[in-house]
Amino acid sequence: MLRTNKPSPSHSLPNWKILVPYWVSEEKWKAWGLLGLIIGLSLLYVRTAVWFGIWDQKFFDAFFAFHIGAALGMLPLYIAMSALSAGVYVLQTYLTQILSMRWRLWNTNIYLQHYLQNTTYYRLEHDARIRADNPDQRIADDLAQMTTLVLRLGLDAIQAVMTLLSFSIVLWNIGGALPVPFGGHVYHVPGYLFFGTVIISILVSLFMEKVGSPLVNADYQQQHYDADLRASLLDLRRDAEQVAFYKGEDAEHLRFSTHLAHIAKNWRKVVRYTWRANFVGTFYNQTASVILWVLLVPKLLDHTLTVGTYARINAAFMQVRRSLQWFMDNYTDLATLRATLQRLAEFEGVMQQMPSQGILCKPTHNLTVSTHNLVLNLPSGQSLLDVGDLTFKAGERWAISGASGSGKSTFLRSLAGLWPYGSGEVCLNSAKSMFIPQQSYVPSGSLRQALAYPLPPEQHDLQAYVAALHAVNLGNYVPHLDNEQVWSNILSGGEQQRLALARAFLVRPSILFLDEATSAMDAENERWLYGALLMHLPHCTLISITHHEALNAYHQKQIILQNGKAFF
Ligand SMILES: Nc1ncnc2c1ncn2[C@@H]1O[C@H](COP(=O)(O)OP(=O)(O)OP(=O)(O)O)[C@@H](O)[C@H]1O
Repeated sequence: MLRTNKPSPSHSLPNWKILVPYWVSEEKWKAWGLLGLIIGLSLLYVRTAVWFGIWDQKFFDAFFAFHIGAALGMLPLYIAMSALSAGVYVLQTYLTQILSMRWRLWNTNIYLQHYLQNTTYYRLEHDARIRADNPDQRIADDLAQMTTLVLRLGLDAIQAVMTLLSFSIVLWNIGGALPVPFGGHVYHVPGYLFFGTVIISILVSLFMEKVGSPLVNADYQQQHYDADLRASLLDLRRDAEQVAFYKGEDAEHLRFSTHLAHIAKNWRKVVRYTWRANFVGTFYNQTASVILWVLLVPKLLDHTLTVGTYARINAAFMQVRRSLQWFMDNYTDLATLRATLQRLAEFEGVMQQMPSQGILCKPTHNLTVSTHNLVLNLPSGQSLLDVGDLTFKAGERWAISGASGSGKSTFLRSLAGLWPYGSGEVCLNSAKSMFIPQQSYVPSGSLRQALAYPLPPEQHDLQAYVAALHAVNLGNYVPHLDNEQVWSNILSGGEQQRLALARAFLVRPSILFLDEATSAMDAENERWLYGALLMHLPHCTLISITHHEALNAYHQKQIILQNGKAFF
């Protein structure tokens, strides 16, 4: 997992562009259909609010005129309207959740495709020049947060606009005109309640943007530091045994404390900026009624304000004010969304970078593996190894040796097409090849699944699994083939290497590359395995990296890497 201490918000995609693909994808009709339905329900919900306003006016006028019978007779209508409004709200929320999940699943699949294609997941971990911290968090959390927030905020915004339109008319019509005496004349300002509300709301929103804008960056960093802590905890889980042997608890605690210190330091910023934004928002909410009372003084003086009219104006004023302050109410969520979009756009930009094209990998159909003018560099451009021209003919067995750090594994990576840094050409029939690295990968699940990896377990029959396990001296595990376990915690290092080699007996590749694939075994098992390979796969081309001279006996040819050159 790559982590950086300094998050970099730079990226190549405009942030909003990552919202587009789903809405033009093969799912677009369903997506737009659902969205249309949700917006329709939103409009209906706003409409019910208007009906409530009309009801309020009639009810309060009747009630305060002591027409109690008429007033109480209106209550069943109120209950019916409440039921309708609640039903519309629930259905709208339900459909929004469905749309949000569909969008998230679609996006996550696309991101997973991008992450897995061109071995991007590998490049992100091995090329220090490519920076995308915590891809797991971006794929698992950021995408979920993005879809939920975009839909909620977007639909809220649409509802706010509809509410604004509906209630502005009410406010304009019922509010009437403001008589302003000036220079001996009385001028009438139409819709003064409406204009008053709009001007005040806009001014408060602008102030809010000024007060709250640092929250976006603080939020971006908060997500980053949280992910770092989680990644460290995952490291501890993965390497629990090593840490336990080293008694590294204090060192681990120190590491977590460092992450916690970052979180706490940044959290203080988040709290400070949120506090400011919330203060402005709450203060305005509390004082808004006072503003209305001041605006209503002229109507009170000219005796045009009944209780019913006040109730309706008050409701309309609140609705217009709430829709105009949508931006303010959602400021902290908008800040989170902006930070999330920034992180995702940055990640998408990194995933879209094409791998370096230094070393050319030519697929072949024959069984000869060859290199031409092959030169390996480090990602920084520094030269590592000059391999030149090499040919491994079908059925030949080669041992590669050299000092630690001389470039043995990197040479195999270049043959596998995982190392693009350098120049020259590699020709390989990859469909007939198999690479077994030093660190075995034993996924959790049944032993059968682990053996078959990356193919599905049905690929081979029971007999093949039994034979493969016996061939690598793991016959005692035959009864456990279908036991689901975290096998990487149960099998010893040497057993994990034998399990990885058992895959070769199952798949029977024509070309087999071993990168110190028997290094964790005792000499007897190591010899057993090479003997078994020669017996069961006699025509297989074998290219092994090894530090053990005794294994040279199982190979016919040798390559020695020394002083940046390959000697053979
Ligand atoms: N992703 C990377 N980024 C930068 N340098 C790297 C990277 N991978 C390997 N190197 C460097 O390349 C050199 C060769 O590494 P490599 O793993 O090929 O050595 P090796 O001969 O297999 O060593 P060993 O016998 O210890 O496994 C080392 O100095 C290593 O630090």
